[in-house]
Formats: sequence, C-alpha cells, structure tokens
Amino acid sequence: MQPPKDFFRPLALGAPMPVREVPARPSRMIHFFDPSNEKMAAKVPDIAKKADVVLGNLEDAISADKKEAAREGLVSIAQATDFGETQLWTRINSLDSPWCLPDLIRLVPAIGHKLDVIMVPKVEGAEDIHYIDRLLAQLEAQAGLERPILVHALLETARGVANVEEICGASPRMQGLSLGPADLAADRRMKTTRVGGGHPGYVVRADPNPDDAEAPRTTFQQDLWHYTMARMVDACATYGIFPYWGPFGDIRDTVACEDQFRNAYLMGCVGAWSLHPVQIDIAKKVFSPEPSEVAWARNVIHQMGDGTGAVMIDGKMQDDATVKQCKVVVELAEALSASDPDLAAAYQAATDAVLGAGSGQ
Ligand SMILES: CC(C)(COP(=O)(O)OP(=O)(O)OC[C@H]1O[C@@H](n2cnc3c(N)ncnc32)[C@H](O)[C@@H]1OP(=O)(O)O)[C@@H](O)C(=O)NCCC(=O)NCCSC(=O)C[C@](C)(O)C(=O)O
Ligand SMILES: [Mg+2]
Repeated sequence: MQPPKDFFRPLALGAPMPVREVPARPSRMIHFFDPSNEKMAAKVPDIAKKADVVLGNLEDAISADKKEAAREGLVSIAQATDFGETQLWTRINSLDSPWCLPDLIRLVPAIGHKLDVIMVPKVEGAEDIHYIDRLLAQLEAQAGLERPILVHALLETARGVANVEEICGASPRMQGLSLGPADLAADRRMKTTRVGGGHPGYVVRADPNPDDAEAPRTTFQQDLWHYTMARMVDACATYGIFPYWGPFGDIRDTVACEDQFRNAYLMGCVGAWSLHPVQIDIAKKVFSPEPSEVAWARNVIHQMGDGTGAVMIDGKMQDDATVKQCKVVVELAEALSASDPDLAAAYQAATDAVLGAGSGQ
C-alpha cells in the first residue's frame, strides 16, 4: 500500500524536508546521562568519545524539582560539546506532563541543529507521533533548521504494544523504538519489580520421573520479554526503522546485563541503553558482530557468487536467504569499522585468515 501522497511533505511551511530513509548509523548503546548532575555532565565529552549515542535524559529518573535544571543543563552541554560522529539524543518528558511543551520550545531553537533524535516516552498510538511530528515541524521552521529531528518512541505501555505497527508507520521522522520494561511491566500488572532480565518465578517444569515420583523436577527459566521484543522487531523491520532493548537496571550484575543485551542482539535489535559507564563496554561487545562471525559471513557471500542457489559450506546449507543474513552482519561490521579502527583491524584479520591475506573484502 502506497503511503499518502503528502506523507513526505513538511508539516509546516519552511520546515526541512522529511527523510525518505532512516540512516543506519552505529547505535550499539544509547548512553543515558542526567544533565542536571554536574559531575555526570562533566563526563559527557569523554563519554561521547566512546559511546555511539549520548542521551540527555529529562524524564523519569530526573526529579520534579530538577526538570528545569536538566533541560538547561542539556542546552549548555550540547552548545559546549563537539560530538564528532557520536549522536546526541534526548528523552523529553511525557506528552501529558507539564514539562513536555517547555522541553520542545526550549530545545529545538537552542540545540535543534545538534539534536539527532528526540525520544518520546509512553507512546500509546500514532496520534502521539502525529502530535510531535507537526509541533516539531513548526518549531524547526521557526528555528530555520535544515534537517529534521528524528523521533524515537518508547514502547512501555500495553496500548503502545497493541499499536506498535501504527506507531512505526506514523511519520517519516520515526527512527526506531526502545522497549521500556519497567513502565510496561507496571502497565500490564506484571509482578516483576526488575528493570529487564528474567525472573526466577517464570519457568516451565520437566514431567515427573515415572520411576520416582519424589525425584526433583528440573525447571527452565523463560524469557518474560520474548513476545514483546519480537513484536517490536517485526514492526520496526516492516517500516525500515530500528529496534533497541531499553535499560537493564541491575547495574552490578554485568553478566545478566550481557545476557539481556545478547538476547536483544540475536532477536534483531541494533543496540541497548547504557545507564552506567560499565554498561557501555557490555553493549559495545554484544552489538558488534564477532570477527569470526564477520569472516564466516564474508566467506558465504564470496562462495555464493551471485547470491542465488545452494551450496554446502563446512557442512551447513547456504542459499539466497543465508546470503541476506550474512549481508546484515557484514553491513553492520563495515558501518562500525568506519568509526572503530580496532574493530576494522580485527575484522580484516579474521577475514584474511579465512579468505587469504589481502582478500580485499
Ligand atoms: C544509577 C546511578 C544513579 C548510579 O550512579 P552512582 O554514581 O551511584 O554509581 P557509581 O557506580 O558510584 O558511579 C561511578 C562513577 O560513574 C559516574 N556515572 C554513573 N552513572 C553515569 C552515567 N549514566 N553517565 C556518566 N557517568 C556516570 C558517577 O558519577 C561516578 O563518577 P565518579 O567516579 O567521578 O564518582 C547512575 O548510573 C544513573 O543515574 N544512571 C542513569 C539512570 C537513568 O537514566 N535512568 C532512566 C533510564 S531507565 C528508565 O527510564 C526505565 C524506562 C525505560 O522508562 C522503563 O522501563 O519504563
Ligand atoms: Mg519508563
């Protein structure tokens, strides 16, 4: 079905032309910082050197009496910092809050030319995106911005999940979605107080031992977030935008954080949030393909020639579909290599070991 003819028309006279394709920029981690916390704010220039995205958070985790300080802190940090290739995002306050409109009216003229993405919390349906879309166009036109600020929706309400496809298709500004496990759990009346990860009570149990009714029965912990993540990934893929895991709140449990991030990576997410510096490296490790994975993918693409038909490589069937899977891995590796020379070298060394030195891949 064609989009309406005015889908890509600016929603205000003088507003920048909407993008026709969301740029696939490295965003392995969206690093949250509190712009009202001077100590944390002072670290932003250094953090920006190692994070793909830095996000000045104005919503939850910012106390009501700090909302204005966070907004002004973000303006100061953005105006004073050269972010280089690192993206600058913000999470504004929810649309029903008294701070949302002041957030946008202050941020767009002051730092709109540096803001890549505005994250909107608690999005319930396309109507929320339409509201932001038109308002941003008006503010961009008044500020004389030359490129549109993209929008990222937080998937953290039951109605938002029920409407996830219409949210993704609501505007050419849509950059992607993040899964917000805390608000979503509360809204669904899920009985978990954790922020992401599993729960020891969510299990399936092996059948009783027919020879010994008293023998202990093994249990297998299930993933509370599998359905929601799959819905989010499918909706984003349908509209060519990007899915992310949100926060992992147990900051000390770096192992379970890595597990949660890897679940997201394997399910098709392109990144996750880092709430603390320790989580930046976890996300970088998980959301960067392994060098051996990149070498394998390049080998499959190399051996599959024009990408059609079927061959056997190391005992595994490869065909038109697996070539596409391999291209996803190689395209991500090449995008990351452009900004990470160490990664580029590791990918090339692994590829040369499989395809021969100087394979030119
Ligand atoms: C958890 C906290 C309080 C622990 O902060 P801390 O200072 O107690 O931790 P620390 O281990 O002592 O910190 C060590 C050093 O790292 C610094 N540091 C610590 N964190 C950061 C950071 N993010 N960026 C940059 N620097 C940071 C900190 O300032 C300190 O610096 P120092 O060594 O000079 O003393 C802190 O990490 C923090 O505030 N993180 C951000 C939390 C946040 O943004 N939460 C909201 C997103 S999750 C959410 O909203 C849910 C969702 C999606 O809506 C839904 O599921 O519904
Ligand atoms: Mg939330």
